[in-house]
Amino acid sequence: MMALQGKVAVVTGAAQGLGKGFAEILLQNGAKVALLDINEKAGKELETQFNEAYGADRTHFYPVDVSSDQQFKDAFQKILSKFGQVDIFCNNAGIINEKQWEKTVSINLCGVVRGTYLALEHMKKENGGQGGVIVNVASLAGLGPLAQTPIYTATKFGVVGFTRALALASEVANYGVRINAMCPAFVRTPLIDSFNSEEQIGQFMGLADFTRSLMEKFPSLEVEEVSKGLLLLVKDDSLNGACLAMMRDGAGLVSFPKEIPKTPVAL
Ligand SMILES: NC(=O)c1ccc[n+]([C@@H]2O[C@H](COP(=O)([O-])OP(=O)(O)OC[C@H]3O[C@@H](n4cnc5c(N)ncnc54)[C@H](O)[C@@H]3O)[C@@H](O)[C@H]2O)c1
Ligand SMILES: CCCCC[C@H](O)/C=C/C=C\C/C=C\C/C=C\CCCC(=O)O
Repeated sequence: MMALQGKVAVVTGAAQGLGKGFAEILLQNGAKVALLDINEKAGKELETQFNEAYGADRTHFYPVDVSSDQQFKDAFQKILSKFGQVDIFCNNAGIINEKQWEKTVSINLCGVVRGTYLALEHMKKENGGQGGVIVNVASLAGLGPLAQTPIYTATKFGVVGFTRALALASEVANYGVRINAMCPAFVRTPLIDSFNSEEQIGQFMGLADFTRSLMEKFPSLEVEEVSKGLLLLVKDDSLNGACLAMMRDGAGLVSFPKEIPKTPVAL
C-alpha cells in the first residue's frame, strides 16, 4: 500500500464537485495537493479553506485550462518549483457540452492526455523519476452509452482506452508508473443538471426523460463515496490498468474479456 504522507498530488478540475472531494481525501491522508481549475475565484477560495483546515502551505491553487498545452506546462513547472516533486496526478476536469463538441473533446479527452503525458515524463523511471500513480476520471458512460451525450460518451470511452493502453505500455516498458481509471455512475454535483440544459445538450434535449429513467436505475452517489474509490486506486500498489466502476449498490473493478465475445455472422 502506498503511504500518502509527504507525497505531492495534482488534481485538475479541483475547485468544486468531485475534484474538490478528491483533493480533500488526499489532504486528509497526508499528501500536499496542487489544485488546478479554470475557475480562479472558487479555486483561490478553496486554497484558503484547505490551508486553514489542513495546515499552511499544504495546498496551492493554479489557474489552468486543461485544453491549453501552455497553461498546463507552465503550471506543472510552478508545481515542481514549489513542491519539488509530483507523485500522484488525477485528471478529473470534464464538461458536458454536446453543442460545442470539439471543446468537449479538447477538455475531456485531450486534457487527460496532456495531463497524463506531463505527469509521465516527470514520474517515469527511465527519465530518472521516482514513479507514481495517475488516475483518470472517466464515467460509467466510458463503459456503456449515455444516449443524450454521444460526444461525452465518446470522450469517456477514449479515457478508458487511453488509460488501459498506457498502463500496458507502463507494464511492458517498466515505467514504474501505475495508471488507473474511475467510472462512477451519476454523482451529486452541478454536472448532472446538464441533462436539463438546452445550452449543453442541444439536439438531444428530447431524450431528457430517458436520462431521468437511467438516473432511477443508477441512483446518485455522493462525492465522499467516490473519493474513497480514488484513494483505493492511488494506494493499492497492485492496481495498474484498473477501471473502478462505482454505483450506489457497490463498486467493483471491471473485468475486460481477453477474447472479444462475438456472435459469428456469415459474410
Ligand atoms: N457528476 C457526475 O455524475 C459524474 C459521473 C461520472 C464521472 N464524472 C466526471 O467527473 C469529473 C468531475 O465532474 P464533476 O461532476 O465534479 O463536475 P463539476 O462541473 O462539478 O466540476 C468540474 C470542475 O472542472 C472545472 N473545469 C471545467 N473545465 C475546465 C477546464 N477546461 N480546465 C480546468 N478545469 C475545468 C470546473 O471549473 C469545475 O470546477 C468529470 O470528468 C466528469 O465527467 C462526473
Ligand atoms: C446528463 C447527465 C450526465 C452525467 C454524466 C456522468 O458521467 C454519469 C453517467 C452515469 C451513468 C450513465 C452512463 C451509461 C450507462 C450505460 C450503461 C452502463 C451499464 C453498466 C451496468 O449495467 O453494469
